[in-house]
Amino acid sequence: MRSAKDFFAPLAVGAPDPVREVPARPSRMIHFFDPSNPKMAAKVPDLVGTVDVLLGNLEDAVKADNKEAARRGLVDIAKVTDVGEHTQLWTRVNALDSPWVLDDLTTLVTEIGDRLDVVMVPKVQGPEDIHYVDRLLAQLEARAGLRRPILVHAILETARGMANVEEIAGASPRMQGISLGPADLAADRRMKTTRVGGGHPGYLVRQDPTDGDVQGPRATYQQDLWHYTIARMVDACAMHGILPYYGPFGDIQDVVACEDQFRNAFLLGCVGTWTLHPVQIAIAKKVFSPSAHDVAHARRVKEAMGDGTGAVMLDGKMEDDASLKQCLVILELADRLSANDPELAALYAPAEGDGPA
Ligand SMILES: CC(=O)SCCNC(=O)CCNC(=O)[C@H](O)C(C)(C)COP(=O)(O)OP(=O)(O)OC[C@H]1O[C@@H](n2cnc3c(N)ncnc32)[C@H](O)[C@@H]1OP(=O)(O)O
Ligand SMILES: O=CC(=O)O
Ligand SMILES: [Mg+2]
Repeated sequence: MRSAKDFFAPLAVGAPDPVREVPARPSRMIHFFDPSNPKMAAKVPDLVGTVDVLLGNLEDAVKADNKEAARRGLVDIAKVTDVGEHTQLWTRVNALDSPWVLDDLTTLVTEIGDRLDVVMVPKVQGPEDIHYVDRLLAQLEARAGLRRPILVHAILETARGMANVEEIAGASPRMQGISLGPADLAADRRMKTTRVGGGHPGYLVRQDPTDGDVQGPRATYQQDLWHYTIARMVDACAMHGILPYYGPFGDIQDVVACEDQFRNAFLLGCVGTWTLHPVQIAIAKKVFSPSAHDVAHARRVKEAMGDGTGAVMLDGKMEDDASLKQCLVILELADRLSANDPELAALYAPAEGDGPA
């Protein structure tokens, strides 16, 4: 076991000091692209500034024959693209047991380490996987002379990873966040779904029969397959001061259910989601930015609560320290998003009579 005193020391001589807090930058949508796909790669410059995170994906969804082209493509894109202040550049490397990951990490850190904010690691099984990546990144950063550490994001997509999620979240000061990987997780758990995220019509509860008539009409209510998993992931992340994310929603055409799935995750505490196709970007932006109504309400509660203690009635509801704290979460998010986005700043601006911001 490492001593707590060692936790913030670099893991290699000459590597940058670990961060103490996850940088507070918006990451509502982590937009995936395949750097070996010329059409997608051509869209990257236009996506800069419209997404919070651009992620060059090297893992699943990139054909085995294209793994090296994807790695090389990402290096080329990172070298020529100015992602500006408001878009981060991330990558998803291949799994730690794959034949590609060592070259992924070595090449990317050496050639574009100064441009990469976060490395997403798939199929993380436990803290030992994070420790391995942590040390390797430190060695590569030292050799490349990097001045700031590259952060690590784990995908929760195995039953063992799920069982170890708290230890994964706290495994290193490099940990930036965790995403749900519903497709691989479903396979690993031997769930009987055949989809990439979202619900299933067979996972439901049925209304009790009326007067014992089991053949009569009864309403059914589809249930959320991912509730337990997301909630546990959110708790693990909150406990360790890192950020939770929903992952992929594979039914690109079903923008309605996509929005619902994203919103469930947002309400449970996630800060963002993956976007796999351009059509999902606006959905993620809408869902993971608080509504003007919620911001205005939060501001009214803050105003009504004065010094933040005690209890008051507002619109027939009791507000106290705890509801104020929830409102402050919304206001802090709105402030952070407004700083980068004049449209949101205007949307959230206090209306006449709203009280101070
Ligand atoms: C379980 C997991 O691991 S999920 C994560 C891994 N999966 C991914 O990363 C998937 C990424 N997305 C994709 O591969 C694609 O969006 C697909 C395969 C889902 C759909 O692709 P297409 O059939 O080409 O979609 P469509 O025809 O609607 O695309 C419209 C345009 O948007 C482009 N486009 C599609 N997806 C993206 C994207 N993620 N980023 C940028 N551009 C994109 C297409 O190249 C096409 O360009 P064109 O107008 O120049 O022809
Ligand atoms: O990688 C993501 C998943 O759902 O699997
Ligand atoms: Mg996966």
